[in-house]
Amino acid sequence: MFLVGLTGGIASGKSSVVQVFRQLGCAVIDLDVIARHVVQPGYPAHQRIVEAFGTEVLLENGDINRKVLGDLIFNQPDLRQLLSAITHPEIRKEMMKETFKYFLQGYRYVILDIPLLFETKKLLKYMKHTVVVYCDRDTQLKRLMQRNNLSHEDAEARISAQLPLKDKARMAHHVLDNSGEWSITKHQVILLHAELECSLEYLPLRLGILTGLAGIAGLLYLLTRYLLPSP
Ligand SMILES: CC(C)(COP(=O)(O)OP(=O)(O)OC[C@H]1O[C@@H](n2cnc3c(N)ncnc32)[C@H](O)[C@@H]1O)[C@@H](O)C(=O)NCCC(=O)NCCS
Ligand SMILES: Nc1ncnc2c1ncn2[C@@H]1O[C@H](COP(=O)(O)OP(=O)(O)OP(=O)(O)O)[C@@H](O)[C@H]1O
Repeated sequence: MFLVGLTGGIASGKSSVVQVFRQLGCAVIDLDVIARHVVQPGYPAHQRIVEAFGTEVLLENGDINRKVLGDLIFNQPDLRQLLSAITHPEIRKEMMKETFKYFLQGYRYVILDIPLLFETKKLLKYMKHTVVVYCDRDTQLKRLMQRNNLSHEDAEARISAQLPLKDKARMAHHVLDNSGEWSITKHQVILLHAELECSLEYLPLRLGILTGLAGIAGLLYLLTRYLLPSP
């Protein structure tokens, strides 16, 4: 199996692209979904967030108030770092568990939607391919303001909390340009999917594991045949 790291900027279209990969039958792990899961009440990250940020970041039912926490961290880099230090290790643990499940199911590759792939760099070395969902800054700003109902200033703060999308596009193996009509993006996704499906990059790991298993089986055979006393 090999890993494909898909990233982009806030509201550049990652989830929309990932939806197409899912429809095409791909295994996909979305780190934003995991990030929401690990901060639910009862999870260690939830308690640490309350300790670090206070009960002001909670809703009445005990859930994290994402709007309040978002406004805090997107305007203050030190608080952003603090939240990342609490959540990222938990997110990575969950991500590894989900990846392993797909590996056991025999998928040739897994697409990991990792919004901060190039910012944190921690997971970059495991990615055989990197994909950036790009759109120009004006389009990104417009879509973000519209989707999240944000002011121009708040949307700017969220975009500025990440590396510029142009820089990410330069670092990626594949770029999907989502600045225009959705049908154009969808066509690019279908082409990339075809390219990944043809890849034989899953073979080395699979052959390595099969060889390892065959070795263990051979060793067990020799042990039982020659070393154990015969009845
Ligand atoms: C701050 C929070 C509560 C805001 O929640 P909200 O529902 O408004 O946004 P959502 O979770 O859908 O994230 C939307 C996008 O914001 C961007 N984003 C989120 N966290 C960060 C961060 N720490 N730094 C930069 N960008 C970020 C990503 O592009 C992400 O795709 C939430 O994003 C969060 O818990 N962030 C910390 C965990 C994290 O780093 N997630 C990013 C993926 S690992
Ligand atoms: N080509 C497109 N044309 C018009 N609207 C689009 C296009 N692509 C995405 N959108 C819209 O832009 C918004 C952002 O897209 P999406 O949610 O897929 O981005 P994202 O990168 O996953 O965002 P985030 O990670 O910040 O949650 C959504 O409202 C989506 O419907």
